[in-house]
Amino acid sequence: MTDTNSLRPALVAAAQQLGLSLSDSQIEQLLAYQGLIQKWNKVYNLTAVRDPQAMLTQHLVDSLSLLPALLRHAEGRPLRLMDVGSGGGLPGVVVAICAPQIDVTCVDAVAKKASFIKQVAAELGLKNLHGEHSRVEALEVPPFDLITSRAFASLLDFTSLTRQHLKPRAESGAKSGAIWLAMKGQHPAEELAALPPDLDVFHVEQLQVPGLDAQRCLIWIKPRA
Ligand SMILES: C[S@@+](CC[C@H](N)C(=O)[O-])C[C@H]1O[C@@H](n2cnc3c(N)ncnc32)[C@H](O)[C@@H]1O
Repeated sequence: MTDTNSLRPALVAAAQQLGLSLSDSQIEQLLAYQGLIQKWNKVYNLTAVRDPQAMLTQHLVDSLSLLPALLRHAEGRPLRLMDVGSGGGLPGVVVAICAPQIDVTCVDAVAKKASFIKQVAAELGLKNLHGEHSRVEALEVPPFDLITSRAFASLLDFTSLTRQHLKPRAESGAKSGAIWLAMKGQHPAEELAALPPDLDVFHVEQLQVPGLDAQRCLIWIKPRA
């Protein structure tokens, strides 16, 4: 596996800044995951970012910034999460490593990317990580408590393409019912305005990504009761 040891201090510092208490083995798994991305990037076409330090900040730490909100929401419950348009597994693989009680399914329309997720799950021994090759709108799987996306589509496409995959409120383990969580850059005012009235954007949360001088936010959405 590609050596990512030199990235450890920056990763540990970023996790601390985010208030995450990750175990040594979770740090090892995150570094091993980045090692797999670096090793297989050319074969699987996972990211245009090649520099390891930039990859750590722009992909792994950026995805890690979702974790405090996600853990707060999960409150230790064993939830099922779909990460749609997951590509090389961002943020899905990072969630699977850092929140073992969350069962993560990464969905991508490109076969090679879903194969990479399966390979990561096998190599890192992540039983709570699954890869599905499908366009999300054609996928047939049991519904989820949470659906995430990062750099996938407009909020309208994200919610309309995945709506059938949200658990009905009565079946969801979460107090608020099943929800969408979209990772976005700048506050997406136009995309928010385009959402239909039967969706409730109940929180827009600013995210701080350690080492990244860029705007990030998290959009929390649920169907209106
Ligand atoms: C820009 S990439 C983002 C990948 C990853 N989430 C990230 O942040 O690096 C968008 C991904 O969405 C996938 N995709 C696009 N339309 C899709 C669909 N309808 N169903 C599933 N995946 C889709 C593409 O194959 C691509 O891998």
